[in-house]
Amino acid sequence: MSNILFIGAGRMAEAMFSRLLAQPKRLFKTIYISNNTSKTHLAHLAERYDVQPVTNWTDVVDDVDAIILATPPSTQPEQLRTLSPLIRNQIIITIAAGIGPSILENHLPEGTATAWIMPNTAAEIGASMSLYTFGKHVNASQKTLTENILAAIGTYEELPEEAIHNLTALTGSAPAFVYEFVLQLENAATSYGISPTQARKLVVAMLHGSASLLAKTNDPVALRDAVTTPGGATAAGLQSLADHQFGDMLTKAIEAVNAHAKARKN
Ligand SMILES: NC(=O)C1=CN([C@@H]2O[C@H](COP(=O)(O)OP(=O)(O)OC[C@H]3O[C@@H](n4cnc5c(N)ncnc54)[C@H](OP(=O)(O)O)[C@@H]3O)[C@@H](O)[C@H]2O)C=CC1
Ligand SMILES: O=C(O)[C@@H]1CCC=N1
Repeated sequence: MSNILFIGAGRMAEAMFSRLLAQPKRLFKTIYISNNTSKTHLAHLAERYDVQPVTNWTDVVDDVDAIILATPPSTQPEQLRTLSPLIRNQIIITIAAGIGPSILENHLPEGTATAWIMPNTAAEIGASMSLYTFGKHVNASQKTLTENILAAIGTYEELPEEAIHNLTALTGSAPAFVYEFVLQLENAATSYGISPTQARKLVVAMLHGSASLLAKTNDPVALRDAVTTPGGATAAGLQSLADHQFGDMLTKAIEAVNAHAKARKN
């Protein structure tokens, strides 16, 4: 069985390794985790999960088959420099916004196996919609290992590197847009005098019902139209959203994420 190393043990790494550990059939013998400064946080994670914290990740590189870079994108070139002389036949997988396999390959010895996974935080419950792509030098068992990780954390779609740059906003960041949408609806609800707890219950249950119906029918147009009674009240609300450029706002938000992520390319 393979061993795996997470460099970076923050929110996204925890969402991923907690799910890897929750699989009925064990995927990895040892999951090593490491971070930059916070040894207390590593110790806390090791108490909570069956992971092996390491102070110097360079000590275990030789013992692992896959290395997941779950650190801020700006720090990854430095980690790749440190990794380069230590690589034998491990696959190097980044989850960083803006860092595809071609960037990894530029920083690593010729022939190194690389992959890019763009997950989201629903990985924690096995419901991430993850995008992924491989570099040029990945063998069949490394592909299987990567796809086992993807399957453990949710649904996955293989796309070209450039598409993942463009869609990072949609699958990686847009969950934050959804939660912001929830908070704004809650603000509207409490402005009519109900408690924050009641507002939370209303909005979360409405969203859950809507998402479940969407998962069942896969037809957002029909579902929107079914709510919109001809000549009724919902149409006025949709018109107000259109008048305030709701579609443009989302497009601009997606473009802003992608511009920021791409600016980190190096
Ligand atoms: N959060 C999300 O929804 C998603 C995040 N990502 C990507 O995941 C990566 C991590 O994001 P996220 O989990 O949100 O960030 P966090 O801030 O929660 O975690 C970052 C982790 O990286 C560690 N770290 C920072 N610098 C170094 C370094 N030089 N060497 C080793 N470890 C280091 C931090 O350690 P310490 O705490 O000790 O500083 C921390 O454990 C990013 O590249 C992001 O683009 C991708 C998809 C979704
Ligand atoms: O905010 C970020 O940069 C990362 C990338 C996708 C989600 N979170």
